[in-house]
Amino acid sequence: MDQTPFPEIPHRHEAFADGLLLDCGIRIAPLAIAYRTYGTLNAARTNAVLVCHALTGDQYVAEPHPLTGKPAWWGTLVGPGKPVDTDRYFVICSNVLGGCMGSTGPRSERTPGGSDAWGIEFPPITVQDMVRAQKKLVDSLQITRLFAVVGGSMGGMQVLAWASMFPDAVFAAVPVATAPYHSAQNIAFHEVGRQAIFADPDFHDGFYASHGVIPARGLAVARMTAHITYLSEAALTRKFGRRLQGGNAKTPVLFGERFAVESYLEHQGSSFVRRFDANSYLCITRAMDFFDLAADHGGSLATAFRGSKTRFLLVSFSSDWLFPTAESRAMARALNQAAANVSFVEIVSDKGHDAFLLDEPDFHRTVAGFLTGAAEAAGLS
Ligand SMILES: CC(=O)SCCNC(=O)CCNC(=O)[C@H](O)C(C)(C)COP(=O)(O)OP(=O)(O)OC[C@H]1O[C@@H](n2cnc3c(N)ncnc32)[C@H](O)[C@@H]1OP(=O)(O)O
Ligand SMILES: N[C@@H](CCO)C(=O)O
Repeated sequence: MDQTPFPEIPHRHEAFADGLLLDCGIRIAPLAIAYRTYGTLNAARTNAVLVCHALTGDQYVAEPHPLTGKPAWWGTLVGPGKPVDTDRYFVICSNVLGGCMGSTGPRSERTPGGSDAWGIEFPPITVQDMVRAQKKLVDSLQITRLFAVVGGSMGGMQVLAWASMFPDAVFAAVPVATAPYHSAQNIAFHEVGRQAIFADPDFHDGFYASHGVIPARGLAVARMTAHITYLSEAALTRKFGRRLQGGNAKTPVLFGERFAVESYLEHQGSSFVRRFDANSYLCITRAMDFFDLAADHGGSLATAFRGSKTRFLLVSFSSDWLFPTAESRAMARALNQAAANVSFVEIVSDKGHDAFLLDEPDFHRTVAGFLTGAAEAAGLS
């Protein structure tokens, strides 16, 4: 597997010399937040929609990925005439703190102008730290209230954190395929991925950059494991069943003749290492694992949203076993207890967790309808 780190490319970013005080007590400075915008900010600065990306996403929500050339990761949802309509809304999407697409993270220089990157010594971060970094960006754009914050999976965790931390700055919130905490099962899968990275001899205790290599095999195995959790049994059966890759040989073999699903996972793993950094993967999976909104509010999720005027649309997918519908339902109950304005929709789909990234017309109609109603309530023409 290729041991070459993926190239650094210039990303549009905002720099904050004063940095950010992290939940762990460390101030990281300067802070860079790489971002993209789509559409036009209206004169009153009231039509901004912040899109928060998931674990391995990035700011290129509505345009091709600059490294891989693959289509926009949420091009089905965000764009001209799409549910998050860039003809109507000013869409902002930033790479998360800890990421590897231009925002401050393990690949960033430890000191300005230095040649030494943070690497494995990048401080531990939380989802709330990611949100505080985004808030600095939103403030710098002179936007006092976002019309909406939208995101799936870890993006949905950020949406919940936004609504809880900055309720007056969020008119509408759309957390999708997410939960207010990371479950034991999800932490377990993340840990398997991290152990695969640690076990790679090219990991070098996290200092792989100074050895001129990357822990490609470990990172690929981490992605292969994670990718299984993003799909469903039905989706894998439909795509591959027991089909063999490149032939119909009946003789059992240890190596060589392989099932199509194995080849598929191999492809998902090897393409991932060409766009993602292993230390970022460790850092961000850890942030997700520590996310627990109720625990941060004395054990009560309702307390996290008490008094909120934000309009919520919670969306889950029926075959998502990573962030099951039950967790969204519990969240809806807590929001109701807080007397918040909440709608909840379960989309019937057999495509698993990553259904939120796919062409799911019912999901798209739901988001479009909700945003249109919210826009009327917000007085957006
Ligand atoms: C919210 C965010 O921030 S998301 C940003 C991160 N992005 C992602 O996680 C997207 C990556 N995830 C995926 O691609 C997920 O598979 C999905 C579920 C979203 C996409 O699903 P689908 O569109 O159904 O694509 P599918 O899962 O079939 O994968 C297609 C790929 O597998 C490859 N493939 C299919 N069958 C095989 C096989 N037998 N052997 C090898 N490769 C195969 C295809 O060639 C294609 O490769 P490409 O993506 O390099 O073009
Ligand atoms: N497949 C998406 C969602 C995972 O939750 C990603 O890699 O970010």
